[in-house]
Amino acid sequence: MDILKVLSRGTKRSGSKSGQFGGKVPVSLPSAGTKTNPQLFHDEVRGQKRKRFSEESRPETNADADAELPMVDFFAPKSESAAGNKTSTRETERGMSPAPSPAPAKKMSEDECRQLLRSHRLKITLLSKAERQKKVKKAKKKKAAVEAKEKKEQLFPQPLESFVELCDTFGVSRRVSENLLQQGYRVPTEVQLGSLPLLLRPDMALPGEEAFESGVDFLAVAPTGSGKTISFLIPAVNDIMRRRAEGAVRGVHELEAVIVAPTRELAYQIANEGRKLVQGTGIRVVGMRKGMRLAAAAQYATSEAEASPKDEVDDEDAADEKYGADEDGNGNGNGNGDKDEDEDEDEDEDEDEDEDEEEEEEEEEEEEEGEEVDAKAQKGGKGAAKKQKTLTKADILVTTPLLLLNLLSPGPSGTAQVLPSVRRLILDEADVLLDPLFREQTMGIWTACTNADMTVSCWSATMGSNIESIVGEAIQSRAATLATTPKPLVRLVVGLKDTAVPNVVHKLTYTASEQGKLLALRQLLHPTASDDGGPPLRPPFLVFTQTIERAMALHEELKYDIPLEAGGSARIAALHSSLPDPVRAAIMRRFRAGEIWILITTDVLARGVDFAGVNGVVNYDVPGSSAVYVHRVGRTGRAGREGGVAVTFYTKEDIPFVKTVANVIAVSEKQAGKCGDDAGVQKWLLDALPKVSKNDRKTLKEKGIEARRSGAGSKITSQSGYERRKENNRRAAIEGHKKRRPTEHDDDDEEWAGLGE
Ligand SMILES: Nc1ncnc2c1ncn2[C@@H]1O[C@H](COP(=O)(O)OP(=O)(O)OP(=O)(O)O)[C@@H](O)[C@H]1O
Repeated sequence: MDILKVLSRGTKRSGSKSGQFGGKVPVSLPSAGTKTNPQLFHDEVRGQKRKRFSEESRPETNADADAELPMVDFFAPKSESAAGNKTSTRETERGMSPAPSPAPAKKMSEDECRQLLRSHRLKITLLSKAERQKKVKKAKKKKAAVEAKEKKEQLFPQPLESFVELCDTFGVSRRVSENLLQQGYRVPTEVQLGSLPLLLRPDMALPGEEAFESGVDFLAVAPTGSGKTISFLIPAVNDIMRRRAEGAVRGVHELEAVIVAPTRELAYQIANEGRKLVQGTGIRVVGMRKGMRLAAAAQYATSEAEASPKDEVDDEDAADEKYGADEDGNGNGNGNGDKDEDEDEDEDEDEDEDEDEEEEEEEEEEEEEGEEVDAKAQKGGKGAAKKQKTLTKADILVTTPLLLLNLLSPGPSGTAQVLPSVRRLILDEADVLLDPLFREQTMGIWTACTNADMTVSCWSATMGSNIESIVGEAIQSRAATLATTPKPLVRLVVGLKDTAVPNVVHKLTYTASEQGKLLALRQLLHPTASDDGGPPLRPPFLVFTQTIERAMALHEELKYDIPLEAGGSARIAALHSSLPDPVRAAIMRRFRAGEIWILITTDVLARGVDFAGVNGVVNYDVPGSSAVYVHRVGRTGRAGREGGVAVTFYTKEDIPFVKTVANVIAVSEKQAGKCGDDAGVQKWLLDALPKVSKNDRKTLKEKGIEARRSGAGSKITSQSGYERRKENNRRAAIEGHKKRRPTEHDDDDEEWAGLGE
């Protein structure tokens, strides 16, 4: 389906300008199915363009890697991709996928590692090490302690040059490697290249360094959309499989990893990614839900009466999982942990192809069941009571902080629950999880993970030095409490810390007033509006506002702008945290499926959420901090895709704060090598904008722009705009009726001139 053609159908021709896009989506748009290379940095090494693979290390499956990368088509019918996926699954299961070469991986010298890591702009630093910490302890308050603490050592571990090495060198199961290939991953992104060897086999990544052998605590700061999710999922999955193979896992499912994310949408997305990765391994990845009780937590911490073997083990949690899986709308169609566990892989080979379809149908039923259960739980009815009694078994749990903390908090017996089997705690969007807003909750979970061998890893595209200190201190105090030696704390930074992705075009637009913003947005949505407005913005795109009220008002204002022929008000939606969960889930599903083209939202969707084909982001309201800017605009340009556009409107009220955003844009453009006319922020503007004081930055972060919080200035006029358009449309209809000739009635090729009056 050509979205622009649909958008344009039955609307007026706009003369020569309409030819600008020729009814075709330029291939460089993220949603146009552009071939991408997920790596962002390919610097030259010693005067030569860096080779992506040496001949020996070139994986068989990587032949013409770029050419084989999957076409990203945001609007591709779901069933097609699902079917394609399933066929390849079967091929793989029948052994048609190439077996990984048994040849041992070529070890690179430290100098080669250094060069390769540098060419990808990877910096890996040891922030602390057990011996050093001992030294610090001994030296106590002495100056030497401060020096020892501050001295940071750079590391050059073996990088992961290709995914084949996962299996060959780092002992990742063949099944997991195949699952990765099936998702179209061919070339590791920078964060994967730098983190996976260290997290999977620190002894091999840094041979001869004893301190690293029992694992590392890890901080990763890597650009938005750079593939952090599988960087933390693969080691978690691999650990479980290794321990199972060693017979170290006690039950069928023992909770071994907890992944914490700040929003439900992100938690479900991660759970879905996890399920794709563990397909066929018997590992169970569960998205935490309200009212869910964990087998692991209950076993260890509730009284006998509360967690007796008579407790019903959750038969419905597959439905919970499905609910999460389908919410994602990716149609992965394979997330049933129970199924994976019960099925023998060999049996799969004999199964009828049709079963895939049946599975899909079953999943749909399960999803409904899940929603029903959810609805019952919300109403607190009988269903909720039943739900409360069931125990969910999981190997990997993905949760928001509060959901898990509620489960762990002391019950009527007054016993706080703990999670003694958890060996990996993963904080995605760690900077926000450790921000005062969530810190207490996150720390509550951290403290509840009492396994002395546990490692923690923190991931984000932005991480201030205060977060590093918090993590360092938490690791130290936990080690003191458990009387263990802390693991080395290693930090990986990809590119320049806290910058926006270099493959997005940024634009800062002065609109003077609130009214100006609305006009500017309408002009942007207009398919021919690129004369002076920079790159055009094509659906699908996200619009961010400061508050829920503003998101709702803007939605009201814009929803009649899309002509009925193009889908009308169904094409535009608002998503924010005051909507009920099922509504949020439905909107996400429809946006991912390409049914919604313009999604107005708050910062609830600013972080982590992965929409592969989003063409642009509009900051209708200036973001509250540079970090929020980085995350919001990072919803486009995912996995190295070119063509994403980020537009930020600012009014006279925003001027005292806008330099924060302008600086991020300038650094990001510098990183991308853009300057002069190519730059979205001209130097004169940067110089002219007032410096933002520390206090102003704090106020902005905590409260947003004052004028938009309350009062008349905070309103986006909805009624007047609607009335105005209604009147205009009425007049235009009368005029049109008078002039129209009979032949004009069926002219399907007329093009819509875009949103507007
Ligand atoms: N090696 C790879 N090759 C191609 N695509 C990849 C690769 N790794 C991840 N991706 C894809 O890149 C997209 C972004 O990945 P992911 O959501 O993990 O990014 P992220 O770094 O967590 O971003 P954010 O900071 O916004 O949370 C996903 O669609 C994922 O499928």
